[in-house]
Amino acid sequence: MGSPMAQNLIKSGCDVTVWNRTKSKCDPLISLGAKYKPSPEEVAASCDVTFAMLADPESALDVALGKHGAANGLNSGKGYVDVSTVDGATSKLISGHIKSTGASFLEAPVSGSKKPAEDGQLIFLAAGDKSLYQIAAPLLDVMGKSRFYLGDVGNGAAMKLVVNMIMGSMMASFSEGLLLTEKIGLDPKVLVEVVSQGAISAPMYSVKGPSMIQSLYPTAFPLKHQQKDLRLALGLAESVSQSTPIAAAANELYKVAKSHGLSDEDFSAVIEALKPKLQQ
Ligand SMILES: NC(=O)C1=CN([C@@H]2O[C@H](COP(=O)(O)OP(=O)(O)OC[C@H]3O[C@@H](n4cnc5c(N)ncnc54)[C@H](OP(=O)(O)O)[C@@H]3O)[C@@H](O)[C@H]2O)C=CC1
Ligand SMILES: O=CCCC(=O)O
Repeated sequence: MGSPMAQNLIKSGCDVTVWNRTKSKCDPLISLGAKYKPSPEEVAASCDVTFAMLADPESALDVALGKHGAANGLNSGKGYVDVSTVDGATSKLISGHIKSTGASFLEAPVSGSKKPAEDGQLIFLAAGDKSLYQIAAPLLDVMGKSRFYLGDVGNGAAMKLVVNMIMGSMMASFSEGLLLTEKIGLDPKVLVEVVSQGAISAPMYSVKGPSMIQSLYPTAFPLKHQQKDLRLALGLAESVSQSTPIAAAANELYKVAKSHGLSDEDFSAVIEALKPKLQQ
């Protein structure tokens, strides 16, 4: 996700400096004109606004606050925008440390996957320093089609987790439908077409359905991240005593899929967890 987002910033004429744990993944961006720095600290020290797109809470914390983390390079007048999907507590922890340097903080997780990231069509769910939101807005508009400002830090993270909780359950339910259709002798391709014309139509079903029927799962959104988001969403629900039995059941299915080595496949590979060979 970080790579196509940075690519769009470069193409729009921004002066972009990049860092990634695996340096080779920066090479295409460097070829497009990005500068490279060997640590998050040095990126933050050399940029007005630093964006972070990391896998999970642990990596977001490490890159922001660890040794040679971005916080070491920040000071008053700079901004740090974390667009990773994390839980509110993690985001608040990062925010507190970033703000203690004098810099501003915004969380802005995104809805939309690889293709929307490439096309500059992401949806930003921002929260935190309003002044940084306004400064970052033209950059968010390069990478996205819309943005929501949701108030205090934690609200963007929470909204993102709710969206992905719904998505994870939708995909699990769709998987059951595809397999049931096949088992009763109907054509799952027709199911995809029927669904696409009715009230439960969703781009996700039309885009991923045909490849799921062929047991192909080209990765756009890694299954391990969908399970991470369900886990974090369940924690959020528990924190306010909200019952979420559908999401809890879906989470179990993604855990089964992970245990069968499907972590790095697209999250639509969750269907494999419902196939008899994987249930044994
Ligand atoms: N893919 C999607 O469709 C979407 C993903 N998201 C969210 O965006 C984030 C990124 O997703 P995505 O790009 O798909 O994930 P990837 O797994 O492809 O990329 C994860 C990134 O995090 C880095 N990373 C992981 N662990 C560490 C660590 N310990 N220290 C430093 N860097 C680390 C990886 O570095 P390295 O290259 O070295 O492994 C890589 O740059 C996640 O939070 C995900 O939930 C949000 C919307 C859509
Ligand atoms: O977090 C990933 C979201 C994927 C999507 O919105 O299509």
